[in-house]
Parts: sequence; structure tokens; C-alpha cells
Amino acid sequence: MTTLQPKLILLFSGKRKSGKDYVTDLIQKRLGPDLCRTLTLSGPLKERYAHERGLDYEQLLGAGPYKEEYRADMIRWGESRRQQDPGVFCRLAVSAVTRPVWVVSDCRRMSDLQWFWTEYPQQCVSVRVEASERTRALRGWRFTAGVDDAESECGLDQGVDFDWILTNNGDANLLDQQLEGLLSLIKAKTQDSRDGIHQRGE
Ligand SMILES: Nc1ncnc2c1ncn2[C@@H]1O[C@H](COP(=O)(O)OP(=O)(O)OP(=O)(O)O)[C@@H](O)[C@H]1O
Ligand SMILES: C[C@@](O)(CCOP(=O)(O)O)CC(=O)O
Repeated sequence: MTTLQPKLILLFSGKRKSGKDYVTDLIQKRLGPDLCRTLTLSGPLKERYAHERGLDYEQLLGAGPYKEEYRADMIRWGESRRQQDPGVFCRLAVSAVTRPVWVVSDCRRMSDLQWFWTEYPQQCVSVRVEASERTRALRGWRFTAGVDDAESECGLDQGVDFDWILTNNGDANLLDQQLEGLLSLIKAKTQDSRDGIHQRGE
């Protein structure tokens, strides 16, 4: 069970190769490990999927062809588990987090957002990372039927009024400006936690 209530939960989503990991890594580095913990919903999914299928979990966590080879089957496997229990991977992802700020880097479905909105109604901020298809293709994305036209990639395309939208087409200055705004919000919401860490000299 989670031992501490978070001060703030950033719920990131975005298309494949939009830069979710890149942006959340930047935020994690800016906030530091004492204040912030980055979580994925796909991590616990991949661990259980790999165990059940006898596959290499570490390679499923990677960015190479091995993960892409099993992506469609992982999606189907994950959706069958979510139909039984929509919050299953959300609960697993937050089960041992003790930091005040949680960055969930890979929300994909309305059920993901709804679980966090229900469990933590005051703490959630939804963030959409956007990149053009041209930019995504330059980063190695290729349209894959059964993946890019499935809920896994399209589940949050409509019906969400995101709190923040980050445009991430490679303009470092534009991204920095957008991140400064988001980081200001984070710091405003976590002043007491940051003071406590500072006082403890952590
Ligand atoms: N602003 C940026 N500047 C330079 N490189 C970037 C930028 N954004 C993303 N990248 C690079 O593009 C590639 C894809 O980014 P990333 O892995 O963060 O995408 P993602 O949305 O997490 O993709 P997936 O959903 O497939 O995991 C990575 O190699 C990353 O380093
Ligand atoms: C199966 C799945 O978790 C794979 C995600 O892999 P990644 O976040 O692109 O590394 C996507 C999904 O849950 O639909």
C-alpha cells in the first residue's frame, strides 16, 4: 500500500515518440529524487506479461525492436486484465511510492486518468505531450495498424480537457519555456515539502 499521500501527481500522456520519457526525465532531473518519483503504468504490466509469457522483461522496458515485436500482444493482454480490474496497473505502479510528487509518464486510457482522479481528486494535473507526425517519424515512429489505431494510442485523443499541453517538436527553447511554467506550478504546490527536504539537508 502507498504509505504517504502525494502532494501532486502529474499524469502524462502522448503518442508514441512524442517525447513523454524525454520530458518526464527533464522534470525528474529538475525536481530531484527527494521530491519526485517517475512512475510508469507499463512497467508493472510488462513485468507480469513477461513472467506469464516467459519473455525478457528488461528488453520489454527498452526502446528496441523486441518491445515493438510484442507491443500488439501486450496491448491485448493488458486490456484483458483492465477489463477485469481497470485500476490494476495504476495500483501496482503507486504501491510503494513515498515521494511528494509523482510523475506518471504513460497514461493511455480514460480508465487510467479516472482511477487517479477518483483516488486523488485534489492532487492530479493532466499533461499532454504533443509532437507532429513528421517529428515522431524522425524519432523512429512508423504507423502500425492494431497499435496506432487502437485504444492504447487513441484512448485520450478526445474527451480530456488537459491541464497542460507541451509541444515537443525539438525546439529546445520553446520546450524550456513551457517546462518553466509547469515547474512553477509544481513548486507552488510543493513549497512545504521542498522546505522540509531543505531543512533536513537532503
Ligand atoms: N525535445 C527533444 N529533443 C531531442 N530529442 C528528443 C526530444 N524529445 C524526444 N526526443 C527523443 O526522441 C525519442 C523518443 O522520445 P521518447 O522516448 O521520450 O518518446 P515516448 O513518447 O516516450 O515514446 P514511447 O511511447 O514509444 O515510449 C527518444 O530518442 C528521445 O530522446
Ligand atoms: C502494452 C503497453 O503498456 C506498452 C507500452 O510500452 P511503452 O510505454 O511504449 O514502452 C501499452 C498499453 O498499455 O496499451
